[in-house]
Amino acid sequence: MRVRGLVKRYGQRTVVDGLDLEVRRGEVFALLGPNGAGKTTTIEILEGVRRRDGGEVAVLGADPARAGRSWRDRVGVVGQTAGASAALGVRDTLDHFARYHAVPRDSGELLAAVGLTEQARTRVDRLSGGQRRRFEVALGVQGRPELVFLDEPTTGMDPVARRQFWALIQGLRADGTTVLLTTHYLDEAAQLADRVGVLSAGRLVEVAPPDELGGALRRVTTVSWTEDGDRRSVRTEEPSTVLRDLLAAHREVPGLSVTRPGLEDVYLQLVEGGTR
Ligand SMILES: Nc1ncnc2c1ncn2[C@@H]1O[C@H](COP(=O)(O)OP(=O)(O)OP(=O)(O)O)[C@@H](O)[C@H]1O
Repeated sequence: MRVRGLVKRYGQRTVVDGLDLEVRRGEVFALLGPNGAGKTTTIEILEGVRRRDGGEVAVLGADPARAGRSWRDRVGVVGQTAGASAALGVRDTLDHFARYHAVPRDSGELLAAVGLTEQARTRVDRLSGGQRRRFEVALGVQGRPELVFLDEPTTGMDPVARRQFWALIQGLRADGTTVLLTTHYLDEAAQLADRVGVLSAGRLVEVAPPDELGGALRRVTTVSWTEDGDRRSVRTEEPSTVLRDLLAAHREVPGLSVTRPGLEDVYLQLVEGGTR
């Protein structure tokens, strides 16, 4: 998937502002970004359900704005259950939609993968919010798509369901499926994604593997301790030197802590920088 200079405006407002993005085949890519950053807009343009105002987009080798039925069969979209009759049972609905795919995944296996085996006979409109989300994921991957778009797939899921969902995504990845997802959960991005992109005000401010995001920001360690009743701290790229000096100067260093920024700290700094 290749995006160059993507632009989307709503009236006078530019909400996607010259976005460049590359997602490799077989990769799990997570788009992060604050509310309103343009994640959904971007993903919908890539899915071919929203028009763009500028830039070039190639998804599985085709322009989604012009791609036809055979392209659509290769792409899985989660979050759109239009057409799913809510009055039908979960299992019956899956069996119904299986007919639209050349080689559908087995309904029973799909239900197990999203943790809905016990709800197989429940009517779709009686599912809880989180169960409904899992059901949508099942529909999205039913046709064994080469590429799956998931817009905030785990919003509303309980912790157990989220773990189940992660295992499902890891299974898709093992099968070679490319996955583009958006999330507000940084632990989820760290857990699932080969690379994450941080979107802020319609631009990608950084793309990197989750544990490398924020490069230079990451290397700054904070060494803190208590001295004469006051809290002191030093930010440094060489914590061992600071520690050596501290220990040489004091017999004891009460309240000593050494912390490195985690994904969340780095993310917050990137997003603040991006909107400034
Ligand atoms: N149909 C629309 N008409 C006008 N403005 C829109 C429309 N859809 C989205 N926007 C605006 O475009 C901006 C980007 O929205 P988008 O939904 O892409 O953000 P997002 O990153 O997905 O946010 P969230 O994390 O809240 O889902 C927002 O300011 C939003 O208000």
